[in-house]
Amino acid sequence: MDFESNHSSPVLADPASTNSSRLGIYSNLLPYSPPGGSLSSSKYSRKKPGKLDEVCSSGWLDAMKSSSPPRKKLFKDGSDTAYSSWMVMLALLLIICHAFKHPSALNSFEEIAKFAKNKKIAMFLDYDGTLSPIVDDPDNAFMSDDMRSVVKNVAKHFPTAIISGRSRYKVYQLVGLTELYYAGSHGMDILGPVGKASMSNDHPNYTESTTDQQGKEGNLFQPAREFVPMIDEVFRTLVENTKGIEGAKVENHKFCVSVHFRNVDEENWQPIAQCVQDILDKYPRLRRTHGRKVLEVRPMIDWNKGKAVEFLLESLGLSNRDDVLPIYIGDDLSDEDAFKVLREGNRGYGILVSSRPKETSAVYSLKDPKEVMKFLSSLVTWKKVEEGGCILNNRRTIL
Ligand SMILES: O=P(O)(O)OC[C@H]1O[C@H](O[C@H]2O[C@H](CO)[C@@H](O)[C@H](O)[C@H]2O)[C@H](O)[C@@H](O)[C@@H]1O
Repeated sequence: MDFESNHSSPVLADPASTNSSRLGIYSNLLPYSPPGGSLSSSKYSRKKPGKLDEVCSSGWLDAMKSSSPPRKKLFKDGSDTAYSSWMVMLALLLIICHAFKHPSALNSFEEIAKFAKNKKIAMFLDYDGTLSPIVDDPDNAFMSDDMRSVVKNVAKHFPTAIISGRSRYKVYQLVGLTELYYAGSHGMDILGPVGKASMSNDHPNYTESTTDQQGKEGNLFQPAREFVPMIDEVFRTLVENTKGIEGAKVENHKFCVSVHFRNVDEENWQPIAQCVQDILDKYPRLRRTHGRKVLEVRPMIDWNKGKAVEFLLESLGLSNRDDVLPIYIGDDLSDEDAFKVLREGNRGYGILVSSRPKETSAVYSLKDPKEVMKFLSSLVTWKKVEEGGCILNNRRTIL
């Protein structure tokens, strides 16, 4: 059995998720304000830099430990039976509570279909852990051909976008479908439809009707464009500073950098955390988030996957409409921003992909990418039947 090691709360609160509510004209372009902190004295003020000890005491290492299922079981068999049974009870309770709070989207399919009837579904998908299984090497995170063909079918019936932490270019390479919209770097690099979103009005980082390297045309929005040289510098520094740490891997996503520690021995997690802390000390306009066995450094702007969903809905002409049902499927902390946007606006459904109980703002859950594939193909089948029904009804009217 497998459950989170953070006992007080199954999942750590992500600082990034706590600041997604400052909407309004241009508010999306305000710098990110750290939780509990204020930006009043200085635009980018931050607590004095932490030294090695601070990295440990500030909870970074705990966050790193809880960012994906632990390799070892948390409890021993045999000698400490009382403790073991208590842990089993606790785990069962968590699972039961989770199943009640976030029922399986597959088991609840009828309910979802009923609500979606006569509505236009807009589909938003995360990539890693949602369309592809989590693997040790990020370069080997391929989606199956079956999944690709299901996603292609989904896009035939519903406007569909992939919103990933990876660079837009990389995620397009992995998915390879021209029928979709892509947002990379946690939504900081969107190639959306040609429709206009007010969030980008007069924004210097908005380019209308552009064609990207893949020949795809659309409107490009990169709210953190001015950070590109800084991110590049940070990437090179992190590669250099982590090169002595076996298993560490640094990725450049153009608008953010990932530092992977999945393949690093636990005793070396602290030096990894320190390398990231050193970057934050040097670049006060950058902030840290974490995902599944990965620390990420990104610009301190008020923009995330939730904002990207709002942006895409607006560009598609689908925001604030009662006849639209957005669905977002994702597995990671960064997806929580999107779940929140849908939940708070009572606009649609977030579906969390997780095999274990987690605190989440999603409404439903799915266990793994295989279940995601089942859910997506059920949705396509249902839609075809619905469309078939509509055609029949129209024929009857004509007759
Ligand atoms: O938003 P996503 O599309 O889910 O991207 C989030 C991160 O995904 C990748 O890392 C994760 O998947 C890897 C491959 O399975 C795994 O090795 C790693 O431990 C996970 O964190 C990607 O490499 C990151 O850059 C993305 O930020």
